[in-house]
Amino acid sequence: MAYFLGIDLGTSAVKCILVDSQGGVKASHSVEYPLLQPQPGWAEQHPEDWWKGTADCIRALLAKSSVKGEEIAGIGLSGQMHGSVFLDQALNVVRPALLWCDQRTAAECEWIERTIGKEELGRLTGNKALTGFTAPKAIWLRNHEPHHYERTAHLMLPKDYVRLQLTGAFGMDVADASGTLLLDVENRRWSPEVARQLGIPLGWLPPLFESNDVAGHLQPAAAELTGLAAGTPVVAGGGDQACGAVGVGVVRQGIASVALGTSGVVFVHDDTYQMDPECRLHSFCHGVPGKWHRMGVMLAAGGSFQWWKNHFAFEELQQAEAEGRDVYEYLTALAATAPLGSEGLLFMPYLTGERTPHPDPKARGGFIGLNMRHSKAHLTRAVLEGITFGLRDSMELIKASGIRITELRVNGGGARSLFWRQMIADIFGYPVVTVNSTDGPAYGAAVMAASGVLQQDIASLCEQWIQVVDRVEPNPEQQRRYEQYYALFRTLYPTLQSTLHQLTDLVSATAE
Ligand SMILES: Nc1ncnc2c1ncn2[C@@H]1O[C@H](COP(=O)(O)OP(=O)(O)O)[C@@H](O)[C@H]1O
Ligand SMILES: O=C(CO)[C@@H](O)[C@H](O)COP(=O)(O)O
Repeated sequence: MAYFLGIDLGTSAVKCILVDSQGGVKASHSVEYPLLQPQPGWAEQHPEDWWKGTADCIRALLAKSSVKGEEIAGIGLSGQMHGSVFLDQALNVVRPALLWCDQRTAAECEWIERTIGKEELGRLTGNKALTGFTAPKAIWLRNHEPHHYERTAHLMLPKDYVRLQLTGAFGMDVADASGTLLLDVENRRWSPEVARQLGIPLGWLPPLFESNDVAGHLQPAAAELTGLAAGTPVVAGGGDQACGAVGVGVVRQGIASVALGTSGVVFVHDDTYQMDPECRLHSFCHGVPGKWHRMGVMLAAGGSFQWWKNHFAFEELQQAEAEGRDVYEYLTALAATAPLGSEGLLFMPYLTGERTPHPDPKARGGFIGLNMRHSKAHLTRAVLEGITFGLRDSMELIKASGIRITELRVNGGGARSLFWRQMIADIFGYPVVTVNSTDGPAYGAAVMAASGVLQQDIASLCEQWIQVVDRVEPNPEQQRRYEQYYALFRTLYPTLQSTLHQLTDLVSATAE
């Protein structure tokens, strides 16, 4: 039997899955690694940890599945997007990578938009300068660590560093490259004009591929470390959002996905290049060759729920541990005991700043409307409702662009909860479906590997392998009541923006 190996290099862990040639998942395994936060708003990881975690994960996966390295017909990589890996001429890591959720580059983003011009930047790249994107990180390095900038000879994204270790070959797919702010997204090539104006050497950037192109073959040293066979083809793969969308079959117009991971993403497929004139949505190349997508990104979706669990769910954690169950199941059950609208309580989910629709590293979260009757159940429900209202903001931008959506496919950890899926159906007003492949980005990466090796297009593989297994319809009465809360939610950020900025500045000033 031939298998395809999908690797998803996430923010908290790497996940590896084996998919057979009918699309069935044979086995999966994951290995965690640390996230460094050396200063408030900073987020870094050691690329060496990614590689060690990936090699350990593949070895453990082969051992637990009893699949031999020689049975793997192809490998695909998905990864957290935007992170900056700086390597020197000898391919040593220059400093830890700055991640997608790192917020330190506000000044660099302003400089980029001043230097190139907002409109011109949109015309050249399809996007605006956002703190999470890669080019501002390179400029931050030049401004703050010139000794590291001088040493740098290669700039790449997280999963491309892992592919380099696997194959010895440089490469990046156009889907992930779209989040660097150095890609001419419309024409699927680097933008020499943007690189020149920003002073970033074009020679730092790897060759570009489509996601299902074979970008290299496993080198002997990596084969020895992982238990895979030398020479195994490795496709370019994609950023985790493009891979996650492929993994749930969002490969044609009309279907949108909502990803409830640490970040939260509303994603639509585009057959032709479509740019949001004000760049409020990201306009990126899709992992499907010759196609594009748009998306709105919330920085702390599942991340807000995780924060709530970490700090305020002691009893639920104890109970879950004692019964060997998932603590989030207890929390969603608790939330379900509170009424819709959490009895007049709203939550702002901007705990790490925000991207869509408020590109603002100084945005912060909050509970608004607390009264003496509110209990933990109300606050828990308000957290889930606030995240979902925030994601609806992205959906509104997508709808305003004229796209007709018939169905939402949910993926990521939050998609496990039926209660949350019903809430999405009611707040968005669309049917919400789940599919048989629950491994999201890792599954999409395996589809890309199979597509490259079997020479079959991604859309037809998705059609064969991915089926809808559950469908939740919006409840008209709940939809109507949520509409009133959503209207109030929309007023919160504009009303509180200045206060939130002053609070953030006050904390920074106190920390200095
Ligand atoms: N059973 C559940 N019900 C609701 N939310 C959940 C559940 N399990 C996980 N989550 C949410 O999903 C998040 C993790 O999603 P995942 O896709 O694994 O994240 P990552 O972005 O790190 O890959 C958690 O932080 C939590 O908010
Ligand atoms: O920044 C983005 C997309 O633009 C994030 O989606 C990251 O790519 C990682 O998110 P998680 O998968 O960890 O939620």
